[in-house]
Amino acid sequence: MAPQPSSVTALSAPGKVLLTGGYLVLDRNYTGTVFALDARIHIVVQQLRRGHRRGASGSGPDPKAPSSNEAQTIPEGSAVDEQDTEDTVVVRSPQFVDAVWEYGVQRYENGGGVKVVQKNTGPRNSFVETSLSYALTYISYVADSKDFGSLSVTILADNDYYSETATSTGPASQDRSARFVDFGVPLQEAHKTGLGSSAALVTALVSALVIHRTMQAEDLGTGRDKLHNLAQAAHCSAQGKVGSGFDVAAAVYGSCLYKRFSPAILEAVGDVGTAGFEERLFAVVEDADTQHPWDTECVDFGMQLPRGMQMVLCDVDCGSQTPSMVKKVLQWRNENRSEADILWASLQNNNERLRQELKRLAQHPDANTDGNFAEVRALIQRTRHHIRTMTRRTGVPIEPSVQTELLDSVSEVDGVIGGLVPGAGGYDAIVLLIRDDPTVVARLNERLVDYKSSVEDDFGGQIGNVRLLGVRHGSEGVKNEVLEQYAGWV
Ligand SMILES: Nc1ncnc2c1ncn2[C@@H]1O[C@H](COP(=O)(O)OP(=O)(O)O)[C@@H](O)[C@H]1O
Ligand SMILES: C[C@@](O)(CCOP(=O)(O)OP(=O)(O)O)CC(=O)O
Repeated sequence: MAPQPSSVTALSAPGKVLLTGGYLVLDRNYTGTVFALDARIHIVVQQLRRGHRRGASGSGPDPKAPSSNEAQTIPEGSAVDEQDTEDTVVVRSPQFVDAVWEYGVQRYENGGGVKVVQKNTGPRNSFVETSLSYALTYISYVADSKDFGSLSVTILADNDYYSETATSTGPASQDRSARFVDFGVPLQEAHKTGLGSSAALVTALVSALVIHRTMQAEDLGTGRDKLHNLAQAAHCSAQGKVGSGFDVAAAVYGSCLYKRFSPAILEAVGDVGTAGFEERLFAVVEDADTQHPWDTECVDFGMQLPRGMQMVLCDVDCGSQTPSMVKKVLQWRNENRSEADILWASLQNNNERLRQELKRLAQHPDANTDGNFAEVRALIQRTRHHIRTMTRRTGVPIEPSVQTELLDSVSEVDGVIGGLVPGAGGYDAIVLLIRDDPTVVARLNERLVDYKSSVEDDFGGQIGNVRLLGVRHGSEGVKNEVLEQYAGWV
C-alpha cells in the first residue's frame, strides 16, 4: 500500500555550470565536468482539502491568485475522461507578477497517462505543465490510484537566476523574508542569467510530487536514480529535444563528471496521451526496459572544489541562442570528421587533466605548494586555446573576441586562477576559478565596474554591463528543505 501523503513537502534543486565539455558531452564518447551552484529552485507542495478549490477571493495566502471562474477550454478531440469532481493543482511563483497557473487534472484513455489543463488565462508554462503531467502519470501508475486530491505548489528561486535589473525594491518586498526577492515583473520579462532554471525547476517539481505522494522525505537518497530518469524524461519533453541532460544530472546528483545517456532511452517513451504512455514512462523511470537500459554515468558526484579555491560567474548581460549554435557545431563536425576528431580528442584530454588536477588538489590540500594553483591555470589556458580553434573552424561564436578580451582581462587580476566560456559559450555568463579570498572578489569588482570592450568582435556581437553574480559552487544535488525559510511566501 502506498504511504500516506504528508501534508507538506519541501525540497530544492541547484542550477549548473558546465565548466568543460560543451558540445563534446552531447556524444557519449566524451564527458563534461558540471558544477552545481548554490543558487537553487525550491518547491513546496501542500495537500489541499478534498474538494477544496482556491480562487481569487478564496482562502489562499496569495491575493494575486486567479479567479476559478475563468474559462476552461478542453482541446477538441482529446480523449480525456471527464470526472465529476476534478482534482486541481494550483502552481504559484509568487516572486513574479501574475505568475499563477491553475490546472484541472484529467486522465487519458488507454493508459495514455495524466494531463493537466490550464484553467486560468495568461501565458502557459510548459516546464511546469509537463512536470505535473509526467509526475502525476508516474504516481498514478505506481500508486494504482486515480485520486490525487488537490494540491498547491509554490516555486521559489534564488536571486541569481535573474538579472538584478528585474529586482523590485518597492514596498511589496520589504515585509517579506529577505531569503527570496520579489522580482516585481512578470516571469516573461525577467532577464535570465542562464543558470539552468528549467532543469532545476523540473527536477525539484517532479521530485517533490513523487516524494509527496509515493515516498517519504528520507527516501530521497535511494530514490535519486528514479527521480533522475523521470526528470530527464519530463525536461526533454518540455524542451522539445533530447539534449545531453547534464543540467538535469547536476540538479539531481550535484557536481559530477557526466557521461550522457543514450538518446534512444527517451525516444521510446513517446508522447503523453498516446496509448500505453503510462506503462512506458513507468519502465523508463524504473529502468525496466531491457532494450534500452539507462547508461548515464555520474562520477564523483557531490565533488568539492580544492580548499582555497572558489568559483564565480560573471554576467555579461546578453545571451546566446544555444540550439542554433549546437546545430552549426554538429554540422561542421559531421562535414569535417577527421579534423573534428583530433580537436575533440585534444579538448577531452585536456579537460580530463584539468578535472584530475582539481580532484587531486581537493584530496590533497597540501599539494598546492605555490598557493597559486599554477597547473590549473595552465590547463585552463590550454582548454581555451582549443575552444578558440573550435570557434574559428566552426564559425560559431563559442569564445568570440569580446569574451576573449574579457577573459584575458580578468585573468590578469591578482588571485584569478583562470576563466572559461562555460556550456555552449557565446555571449553568456563566463565562469572564473579564483583564490577563495574576499579581496580577490573586491579586485574583480573594481576591474569590472566600468568595463567596456575595446575590440571589434569577430562575430559582430556585443556584451553589455559586466558584473559578478553572487552565485558560488554548490556541490549538492536535490535535497529536502525545512519549511521555516519560506515564511511569508507560502
Ligand atoms: N521561478 C520560476 N517560476 C516558474 N517557472 C520558471 C521559473 N524559472 C524558470 N521557469 C521556467 O523555465 C523556463 C526557462 O527555461 P530556459 O529558457 O530553458 O532557461 P534556463 O537556461 O535558465 O533553463 C521559463 O520560461 C519557465 O517556464
Ligand atoms: C552545447 C551543450 O553541450 C552545452 C550547453 O550548455 P549551456 O549551459 O550553454 O546550455 P543552456 O542552459 O541550454 O543555455 C549542449 C548540451 O550538452 O545539451
